[in-house]
Amino acid sequence: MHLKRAFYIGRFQPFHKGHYSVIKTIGKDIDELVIGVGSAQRSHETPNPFTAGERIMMIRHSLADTDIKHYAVPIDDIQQNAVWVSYVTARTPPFDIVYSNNPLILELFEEAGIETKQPPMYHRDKYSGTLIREKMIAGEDWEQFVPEAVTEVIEEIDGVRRLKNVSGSDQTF
Ligand SMILES: Nc1ncnc2c1ncn2[C@@H]1O[C@H](COP(=O)(O)OP(=O)(O)OP(=O)(O)O)[C@@H](O)[C@H]1O
Ligand SMILES: NC(=O)c1ccc[n+]([C@@H]2O[C@H](COP(=O)(O)O)[C@@H](O)[C@H]2O)c1
Repeated sequence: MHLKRAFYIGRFQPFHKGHYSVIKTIGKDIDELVIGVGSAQRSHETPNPFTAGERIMMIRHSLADTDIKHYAVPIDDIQQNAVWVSYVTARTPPFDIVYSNNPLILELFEEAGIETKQPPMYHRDKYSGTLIREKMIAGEDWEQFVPEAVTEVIEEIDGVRRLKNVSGSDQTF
């Protein structure tokens, strides 16, 4: 039996309700999902505060209330876009289709002859990693934009304090 497996990649800094909603939609069309945790080597910096391992925890705990079978695979960045698809496929379970809205990712997989699809955006004005990190730094409410499981992981790792520290703004606002 051939299971239909899809690939979806993001930095997930942090994993938010936009990602959760897209994954639920993709989950209706496929049997298993391979989730690439991109820029895996990056952490402890303003645009990328969380480690790959912490992001994998966010994904696993958030998807626990779905029936989507998934593999979260850390993917470091490399210098050569031209060989990136081979680099990814050498590190992931085999997949038949790629879901992304990132033009570079769509281009690279299409050139490699792999089917791509663009999932619908889910309230992009509200659900974006950049906005959520800005709210964390500013001491504003960010919890409403992420699954409850992500709030728990970020509390466990004292993630907001880390982000404020590395962004150089651990001041009282
Ligand atoms: N609200 C959303 N609805 C649907 N897809 C989204 C949403 N936010 C992000 N995505 C998609 O999820 C994938 C992973 O994105 P990523 O983890 O970089 O999130 P992001 O919110 O765009 O983060 P950042 O603002 O830090 O760049 C991308 O293809 C992106 O287009
Ligand atoms: N050459 C490369 O290493 C390469 C190419 C394309 C995408 N990526 C990564 O894929 C991820 C894509 O996520 P976004 O869609 O959120 O940009 C990022 O982590 C990005 O760095 C890496």
